[in-house]
Amino acid sequence: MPKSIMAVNAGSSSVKVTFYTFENPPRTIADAQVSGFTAPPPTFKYQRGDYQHKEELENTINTPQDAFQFILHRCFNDPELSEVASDDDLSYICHRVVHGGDYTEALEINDDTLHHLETLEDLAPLHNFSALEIIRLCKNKLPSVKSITFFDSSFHQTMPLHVKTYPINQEIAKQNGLRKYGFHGISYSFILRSVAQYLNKPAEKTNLIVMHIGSGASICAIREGKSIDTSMGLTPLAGLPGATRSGDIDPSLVFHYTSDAGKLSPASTKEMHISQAEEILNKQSGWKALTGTTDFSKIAMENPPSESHKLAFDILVDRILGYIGNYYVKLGGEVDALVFAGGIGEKSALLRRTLIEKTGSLGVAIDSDANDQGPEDKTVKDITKGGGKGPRVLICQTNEQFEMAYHIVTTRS
Ligand SMILES: Nc1ncnc2c1ncn2[C@@H]1O[C@H](COP(=O)(O)OP(=O)(O)O)[C@@H](O)[C@H]1O
Ligand SMILES: CC(=O)OP(=O)(O)O
Ligand SMILES: [Mg+2]
Repeated sequence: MPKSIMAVNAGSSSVKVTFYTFENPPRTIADAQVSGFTAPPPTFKYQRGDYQHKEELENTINTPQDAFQFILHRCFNDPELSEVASDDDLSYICHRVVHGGDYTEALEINDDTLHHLETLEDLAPLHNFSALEIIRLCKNKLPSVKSITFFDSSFHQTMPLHVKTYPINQEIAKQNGLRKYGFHGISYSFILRSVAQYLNKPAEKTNLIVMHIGSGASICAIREGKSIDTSMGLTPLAGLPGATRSGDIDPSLVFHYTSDAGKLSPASTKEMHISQAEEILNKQSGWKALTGTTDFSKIAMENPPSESHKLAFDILVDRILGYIGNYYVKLGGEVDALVFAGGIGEKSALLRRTLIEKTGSLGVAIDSDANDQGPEDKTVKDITKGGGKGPRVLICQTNEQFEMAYHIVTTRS
């Protein structure tokens, strides 16, 4: 029996770890996640077969690397999970790394590649630092298992030069790798394959506007199976606002915010160099700054608890609409589907309804009951109102861990 695969997805508010069988398609053996670092106490959820467990964790777990260690310990010591009890049972570890610079494909970790990834750390300090900490941890604790990194940015390598380029001094831009990279690409790749399959079209002929709305949120325009634009940029800060991120602002705001904005933040360490401005715009902004909560289910309500909650909701809706309009035009109106994904995109019927009501001019409409029911247990759920002439409206339950494991079983068996 081939050994199992462990897929690790370190996001900004959660760490998700799934164990899979080595077969095509990979089958889930167990799924564990710690979520809510930004709204402590964090929650641990664990599922194996029919067994489900949920508990609140102590506040001692507040980084992705702590959460990963906790999950690994719990899974390896679960007597009912005999398939994965030690490194002997694993063939590969897949790691989601948000920023992969110019890498177009997954990469096997060795001393050289790890070193190169360390040089990219400053381009996404808040994401890559934790992911690399987890990779280093696996190298130490599970040295016999191959680690493969998958990059959020790889999917967007197909963006045209004029989309990737910032209009600044090109010598400095090239020297420092200053361009649009885009993120959530592992998720977009899963969504593209799943939606194309659902639509019964080859991926290379599929045009989509996909919204990955979670605690980090982005949108992607896909033409003939390729990313032609996305809302995040050099770092995952650009574009839409998120749980703790401002999204797009006038860059000059940084110089007027506080006189200390350019100094190193207290969170800086020997390995991670982060300025106060980066810390403020990445970790102390977004709906947390507007409402005090990072839990979007407390914001996306018919009767929100305060004007600030309503404002946070309206801002997100406004910014998403701007991108839908932008990408609809860039795709020449030839859009097979608008797709909702990510924690919020999948769970908030109110956000979907509000957005689709405001996009009526594109000929899109949704079935209210289907929208309220949410994705149920389907990977792709169609919520289009019958008879519409515009693009379909779909919910896709994205799965970055599956996407990585799928890549392993289809390329390395
Ligand atoms: N029922 C719900 N309605 C609206 N938002 C929700 C709901 N349940 C969870 N969320 C939000 O989903 C987000 C997490 O999304 P997810 O994509 O899993 O995050 P991450 O960015 O960590 O990968 C959190 O901001 C959470 O508040
Ligand atoms: C790129 C990014 O923002 O990822 P996440 O939403 O998982 O934090
Ligand atoms: Mg995520």
